[in-house]
Amino acid sequence: MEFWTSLASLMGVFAFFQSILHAVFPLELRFAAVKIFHRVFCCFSTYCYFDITEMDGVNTNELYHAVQLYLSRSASIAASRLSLSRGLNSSAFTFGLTNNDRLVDTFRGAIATWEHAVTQRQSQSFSWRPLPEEKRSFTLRIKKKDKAIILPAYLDHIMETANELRRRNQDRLLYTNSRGGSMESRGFPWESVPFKHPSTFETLAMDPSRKELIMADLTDFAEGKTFYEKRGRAWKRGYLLYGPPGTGKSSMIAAMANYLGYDIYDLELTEVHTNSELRKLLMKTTSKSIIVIEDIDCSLNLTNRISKKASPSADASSDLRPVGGSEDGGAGAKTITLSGLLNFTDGLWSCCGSERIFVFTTNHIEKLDPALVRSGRMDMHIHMSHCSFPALKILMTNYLGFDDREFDDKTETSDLMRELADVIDDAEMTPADVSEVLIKNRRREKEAAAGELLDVLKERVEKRKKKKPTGEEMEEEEQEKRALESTSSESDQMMDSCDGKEDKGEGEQV
Ligand SMILES: Nc1ncnc2c1ncn2[C@@H]1O[C@H](COP(=O)(O)OP(=O)(O)OP(=O)(O)O)[C@@H](O)[C@H]1O
Ligand SMILES: [Mg+2]
Repeated sequence: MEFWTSLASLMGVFAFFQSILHAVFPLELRFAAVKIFHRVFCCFSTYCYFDITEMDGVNTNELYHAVQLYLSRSASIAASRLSLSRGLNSSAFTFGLTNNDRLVDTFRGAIATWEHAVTQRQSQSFSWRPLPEEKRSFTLRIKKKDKAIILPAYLDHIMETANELRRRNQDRLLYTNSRGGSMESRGFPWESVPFKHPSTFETLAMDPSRKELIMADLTDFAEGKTFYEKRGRAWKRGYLLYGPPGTGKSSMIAAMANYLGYDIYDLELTEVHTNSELRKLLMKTTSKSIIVIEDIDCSLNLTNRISKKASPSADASSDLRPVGGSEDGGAGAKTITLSGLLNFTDGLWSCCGSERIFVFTTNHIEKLDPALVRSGRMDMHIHMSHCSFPALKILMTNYLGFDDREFDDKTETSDLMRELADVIDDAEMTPADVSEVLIKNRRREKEAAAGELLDVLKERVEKRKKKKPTGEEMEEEEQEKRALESTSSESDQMMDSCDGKEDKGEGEQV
């Protein structure tokens, strides 16, 4: 009882002194005193502190989320009470520090202590966007002597690790610009869905040696950050996939994305109205992505015709400027031009962001403007051809379960295999057509299914023999052959003239 009485009187005395302090010293003076105390404290303290708030004004602070993700790696081991979350399009759970939790990290021998603080937002100041009710921030504490050693390298390390974690945790996305270049409410012109295409290089039917060449090229690209930096080149690469319908161009793009773990931006050129819209779309793509323009010959036909009309004497290189001198006026208004597209892939704007791959596909390489396919613009030209025997072996393994030994000469199936090898080239069937036959027969014995395929192939050969090509078709075929030869000889010349790695891939024919 006595204790409570003395505690009450003590509190009364304290309140009395506090009211005197408040009465005698004005608010400004008290603030100044606190400030001075803080400065003195900072001078004598061996630590320095950095606050990383969730919101930077009305914008979200990217660094806050990066720190959150970065710390989540070790938070699960070190802390006793954690927050758990799962992001949109993410297949993994993320651990986070709760209010006032601390975590110690080391970087280059220096100790960094992180503390998470959550406070209620006092008053909702006016803003166009509603701000979160809670104010969240991380405080980084490091020794003053370590500041020069670990900053800003530590922050770069955090950003890189967080990006890598985000990429690993997050399902990859397939973006499309179905609204053209116009923005949605958050100012983003792309719409996305989770990307779950099952195509891989393993399932892709094409000559294994060419496949390996492409995979090696992709790996070199993905690991080539310093290579590109040192040579002053933008970290990007262009692939042109060409060949008849159903030869696996789209499957190849999906395999590339799955191989590298990149997102895909499927750019629908016919939905884009001006070059500036095209630029905006490019600016809103992220790094580690593949930007795809399918059937480029169909998308650009009209524009080329307009640009030729605008300057009849123009050759391919003079096409490299906006139609009518201005992209938003004259004849070129409301249209994208070849120059706009070339700037998109090649120009200064193409360098915003990094680690990006451009893939164009076409069924008719001969219809493309030479400026678009010239070496250096599309680094690698990949011919997706009719089904060859090495490609057929992959399809038969995938669909019917044949293994490598069964394609050998000395097995029971050797006669069948030899016959298939003899007819497959003359049949000129696409992998898509071959796949259809194999899918239809997949429940049968594999030898019977392969026999059925052989019949289909033979039938095709017979049909092709009977059907004589018309003059027009022959001319078209001739044109296509000439185009193929010219692209291969161009790249051959280039391959002869350069032996450095840097130039190896420019316009390389695969
Ligand atoms: N090289 C291939 N390897 C494995 N499957 C293939 C290959 N080519 C085609 N296919 C099969 O055929 C289907 C169609 O292929 P895909 O869409 O990749 O062809 P494409 O060359 O993009 O055709 P298009 O020119 O009409 O767009 C795919 O679903 C795939 O299963
Ligand atoms: Mg396709």
